[in-house]
Amino acid sequence: MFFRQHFPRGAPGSWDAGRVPTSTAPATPVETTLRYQRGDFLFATARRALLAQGVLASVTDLDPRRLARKVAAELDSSGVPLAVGVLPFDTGPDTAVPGHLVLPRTLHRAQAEAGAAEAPPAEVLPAPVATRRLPSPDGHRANVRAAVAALEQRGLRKAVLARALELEFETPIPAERIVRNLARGNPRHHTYAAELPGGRTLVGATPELLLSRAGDSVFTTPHAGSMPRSADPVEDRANGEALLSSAKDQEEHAVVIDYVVEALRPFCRRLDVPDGPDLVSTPAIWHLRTAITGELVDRSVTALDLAAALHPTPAICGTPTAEARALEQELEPFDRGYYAGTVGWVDAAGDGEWAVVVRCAEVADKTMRLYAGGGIVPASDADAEYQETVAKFRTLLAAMGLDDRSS
Ligand SMILES: C=C(O[C@H]1C=CC=C(C(=O)O)[C@@H]1O)C(=O)O
Repeated sequence: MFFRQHFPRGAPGSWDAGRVPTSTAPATPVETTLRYQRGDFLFATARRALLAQGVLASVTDLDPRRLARKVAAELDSSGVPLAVGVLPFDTGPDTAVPGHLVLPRTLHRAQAEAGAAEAPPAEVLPAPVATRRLPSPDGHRANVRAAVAALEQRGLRKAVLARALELEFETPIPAERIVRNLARGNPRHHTYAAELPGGRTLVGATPELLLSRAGDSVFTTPHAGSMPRSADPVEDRANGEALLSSAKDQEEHAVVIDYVVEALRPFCRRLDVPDGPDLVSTPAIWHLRTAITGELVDRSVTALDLAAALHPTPAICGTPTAEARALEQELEPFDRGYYAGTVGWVDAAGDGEWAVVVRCAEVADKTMRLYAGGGIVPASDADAEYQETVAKFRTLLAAMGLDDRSS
């Protein structure tokens, strides 16, 4: 249907659906990120950026596996190199929130050599005129206690409880500036922006990769177990070490690894799973992370098929999945929408990258909703869980020039 232009897989460069190749000069990842305009799709670190603009076709479905098949068929018939988009948190049988991908009109990919990466300039944002916490801090502590009790009563190993912050502004929210500040503040992690059905824009910067596929190589970095960073270097290091030696956090992490390994095993001839997690950090928070690699049995299984099979992991849902999701829906006073979903891209060869939608906000015209959650296991403490959400909100609040008083 469209003109097929040579666009080597994963290579930097530009692609355009028209017959005339885009004349854009090669750009760095940071320059590519700076070009983002609300309405575009962005998936970028300081080293690699993908910017997709315009919509040639969109594919929407409540069932992520069916969505993956439809997207593969569209890519095959159209000659468009890749599709970009989001899956919501709730992909269960009763969900009303669809997965949504688009085949873009133009595409820019950039890659940087190792070495010092340039940083985009910091930008100033307007201050909110009203803030609402959902639930209140005490309401979240009460939810954590209720979830701990429910874990035992209902036989759950883990749940994940979230809070939301609703910010209201007098003027339209400049999503572009938030995205650029996120990229500046989180150069090693994926800054993302995607249009959602209904006209909202999802923005965030996540450390967690749900899954990537390149040829027959599969890679995933489940994150679970967290501790706030501190401005004091001695306390900061102590927080990290306390996380690494915390039995409660190791258990919270192990639940996720068990699930991910079981979900990936049928697809992989080989899976390399380290004995224990590493300690990693964002500017706001320490995490436990395990980097798992695998080798695919069948290359016709795309990155989006694999994301649909893995999502939702216990990192953002808990386990068993259906029971944990039901508990969250009972306790959280909002619909998660695309928070705790997945965002990314899949190409015509089946390669792709899907990141976990955390440290994010859904931006409307003059209002936005930020989300932060944490894993709950039997040993969880209500106040520590509340403090963990305060630290997790910092990624977005810092990009807006706001401090913890908003959370
Ligand atoms: C659910 C969130 O984080 C997840 C990712 C990393 C660590 C997490 C944790 O320690 O609970 C969560 O699993 C969030 O940021 O809202």
